[in-house]
Amino acid sequence: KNLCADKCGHVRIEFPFYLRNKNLNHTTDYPPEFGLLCSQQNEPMLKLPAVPIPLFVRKIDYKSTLIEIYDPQNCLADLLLKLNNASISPFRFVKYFGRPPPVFDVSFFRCDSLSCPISLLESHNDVVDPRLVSCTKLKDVSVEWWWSWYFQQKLFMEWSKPDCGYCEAQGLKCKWKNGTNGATECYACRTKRIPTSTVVHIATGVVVGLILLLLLVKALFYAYEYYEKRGEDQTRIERFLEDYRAMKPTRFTYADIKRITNGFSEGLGEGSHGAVFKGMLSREILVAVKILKDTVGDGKDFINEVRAIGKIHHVNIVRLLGFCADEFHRALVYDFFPNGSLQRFLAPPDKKDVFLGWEKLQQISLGIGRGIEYLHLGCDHRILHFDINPHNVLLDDLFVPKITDFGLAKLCPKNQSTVSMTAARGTLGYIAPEVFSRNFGNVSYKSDIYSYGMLLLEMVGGRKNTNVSVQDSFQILYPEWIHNLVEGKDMEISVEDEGDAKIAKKLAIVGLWCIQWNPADRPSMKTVVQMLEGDGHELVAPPSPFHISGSSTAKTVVPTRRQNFELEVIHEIEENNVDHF
Ligand SMILES: Nc1ncnc2c1ncn2[C@@H]1O[C@H](COP(=O)(O)OP(=O)(O)OP(=O)(O)O)[C@@H](O)[C@H]1O
Repeated sequence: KNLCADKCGHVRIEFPFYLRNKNLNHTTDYPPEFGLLCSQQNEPMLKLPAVPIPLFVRKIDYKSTLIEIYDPQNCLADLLLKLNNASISPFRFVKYFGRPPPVFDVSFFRCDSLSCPISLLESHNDVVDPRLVSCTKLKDVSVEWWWSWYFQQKLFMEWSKPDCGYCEAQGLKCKWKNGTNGATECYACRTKRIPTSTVVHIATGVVVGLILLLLLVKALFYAYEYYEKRGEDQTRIERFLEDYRAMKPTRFTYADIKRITNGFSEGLGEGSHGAVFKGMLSREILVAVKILKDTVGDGKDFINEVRAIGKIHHVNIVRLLGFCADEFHRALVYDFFPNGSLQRFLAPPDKKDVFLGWEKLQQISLGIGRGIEYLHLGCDHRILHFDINPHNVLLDDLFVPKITDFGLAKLCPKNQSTVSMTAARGTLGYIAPEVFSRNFGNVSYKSDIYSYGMLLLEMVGGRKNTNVSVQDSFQILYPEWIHNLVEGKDMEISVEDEGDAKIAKKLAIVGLWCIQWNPADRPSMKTVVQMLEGDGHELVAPPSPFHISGSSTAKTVVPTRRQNFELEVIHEIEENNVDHF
């Protein structure tokens, strides 16, 4: 803090000036005429004994010992009129080029029409200002300040005692010199200094305080992060548990099923086993609920389905999330698949809006193949599906296939490859001949291979084998044209891209092998998957769909194509069959 100067507004106030209203108890140190008042608007005012009004000070130049006076109403002439030759001692108007100012005769006018009603003019000025025509002359006076006023329109006053200009010129302050009467001396003003040790203490305190504050903020931040993360973890765990609960097949009451399907409000379709509805299990799990017809299957469908897929998890097999067996109500709850069944997408390549593209078809066939391979070999029991067809392959949002509808499935120990069958099961057009035959005997997992083969050929041909009668089923389903395609003869489908043509041919060859009349000639699903995974170069088409492997020991009757035939018993042979691929 500068103890040697004060301030009022922008004006620095120091010796010989001082502020009267600061209650200084050492006013005797200052000449009384230099006392200034600081107005409420922070304007310094000089109150001289002989002048009836306060003089507003705009500037004090300590070096030149000058003060500039102004009128707050912007009417300096009025101020001069009021001064009216009064003594402004100890000040005087500034000298005229180093000499005492000359005296001028001037006249004051009152002009009520002007914003500053008092005007001033040198008396012997011949040229009358036209603005003063309607003014009344107030008085003529002789003044010393006229020249400064005239040239600068400002009023300067100077003082000579006490003489401090020389101190200011040296950058020093000024004060009375002790023991003299009116002499001054210069001194260096010392601002009140805080001892260095205190400064060091304060600085250390501030730094330590800041560090502590920083550490505290950091600790609070970590604590906040920690608790927020724990909260998130907890939410994650809760959500997982909620979903996990939903992952294990849950037994639902019929009321649950109604709630899940929102009162069976959104139907997805109807199959031979019952209607399917869309539902919601948890906030994130959409489901499809199949309500089984109570008349169908003596509850066997239900048992089959729950037993077959209740515990298995595979990316290509639909997940059973729950079931309902409440009195006579039976329902099965699955994951919901927005793209519906593969049946929707069976179309020739020229049907651009439905056709999925050969790459995708290849992925889908591979996915279905892997799903069936898992059913045949990957579970505790061998699961024979017996109803592989495009209705029973659902597609998720990324077109990953999911095998569904295990109502006709059969379970058998892994070391047993055939099951006895007392009734034909499956969907017309996809049923293997040995299953279709009237003389039902033992059938094996190879019947799934047959259905899968038909599905593959259907995918290649983009045809739908539905709604065929028993009568003409084989005529329609015998894929002569596929065979021609493979042989390079009659191309009923056009595949432009070479890579696509390769895929189409590969799928067709694999399909043809799968629908071999003799189950022993059909590849296992493991081989099918390998064939599909390869680039298809080495694949050779079977001579005809009814080709019989030389290695087969089965006595097989080969029916003539297009013949309305009755199938004879086909005895399943064991696994020592040779893969031809
Ligand atoms: N999980 C699911 N997600 C989405 N849609 C489904 C689901 N399950 C079935 N659907 C749809 O519901 C309809 C009926 O399915 P369902 O499996 O009962 O009959 P289907 O397979 O068409 O015939 P069938 O039962 O006679 O073989 C089908 O159109 C199918 O697309």
